[in-house]
Amino acid sequence: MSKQTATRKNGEQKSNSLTVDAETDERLVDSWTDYEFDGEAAISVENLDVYYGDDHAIDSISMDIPEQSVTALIGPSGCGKSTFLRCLNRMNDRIDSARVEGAVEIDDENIYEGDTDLVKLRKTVGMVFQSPNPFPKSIRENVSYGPRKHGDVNVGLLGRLLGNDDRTVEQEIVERSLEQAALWEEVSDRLDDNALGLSGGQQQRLCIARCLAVDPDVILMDEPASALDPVATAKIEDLIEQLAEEYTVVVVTHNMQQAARISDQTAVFLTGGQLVEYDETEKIFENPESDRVEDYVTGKFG
Ligand SMILES: Nc1ncnc2c1ncn2[C@@H]1O[C@H](COP(=O)(O)OP(=O)(O)OP(=O)(O)O)[C@@H](O)[C@H]1O
Repeated sequence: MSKQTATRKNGEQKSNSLTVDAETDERLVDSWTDYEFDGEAAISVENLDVYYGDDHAIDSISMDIPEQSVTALIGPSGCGKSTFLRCLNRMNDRIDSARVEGAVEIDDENIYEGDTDLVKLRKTVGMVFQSPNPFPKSIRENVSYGPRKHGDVNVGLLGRLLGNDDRTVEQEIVERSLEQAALWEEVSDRLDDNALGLSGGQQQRLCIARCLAVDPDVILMDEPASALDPVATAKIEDLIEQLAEEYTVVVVTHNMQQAARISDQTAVFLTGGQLVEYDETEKIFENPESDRVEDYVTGKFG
């Protein structure tokens, strides 16, 4: 057995053990491989466990997620990728049977401690889901929904009553968000049309615009392109890479080529909710430490 020692952002030394099975010669990373990177961690996860009733879905995961980059979470069906992603903005709170232990630090605060403001948390850490889910309202209202809800924009009767009808501010936010989501040119002349009239790919970019409108730091994406055709998928992939210049993006994907194309680092989850390896994407796909990861990324199982 050989030992590798890594240092996490908080200076704590972690020892990751690589075991070689004497009989099969298989290389196994027992727990997780730490990943050292330049820059700051946007999210720091420490000893995270998730249970659904008695089922242990996430098994003591620790990892730092670098800011302004794309982190891909990959692994076979049911290994806990979505569960882990939902922990990052406490979406699992909505599932009665889910119990979360451990810490997720964002802006130096453990979001599972004290009186975390969930509305504020989900503004800072936005989420885009697998199937586009725009509201059955106009394109403009979809984008301005969040800023209105958070009181950043007062329009209509409320705005007039408060003496500040922010139509111009609303228009600026709508335009900026749609531009960032690479949708502005396609919809600028029909902002008051119903969003449900858009194509699936356009609807997904609208959902990304809706998320960007409240000015998040982190964007979580759960299989954001799996319901889309190849052309729409390519647009979402380009967009994800652009967004990472400004935001921290964490994306769950079943598509390994997609992870290889768009991410800076990749975390591989395997059955039992374990993080088996986490490293630069190139390293994971070309020279992983663990044989199980090699088998998975080369398609031998999964
Ligand atoms: N709401 C829930 N209630 C009970 N068990 C759940 C719930 N959501 C997920 N699980 C269980 O937790 C485990 C991890 O599921 P999760 O959906 O996080 O995996 P995944 O890797 O994202 O899977 P997939 O790739 O198929 O979406 C599975 O055993 C699943 O059955």
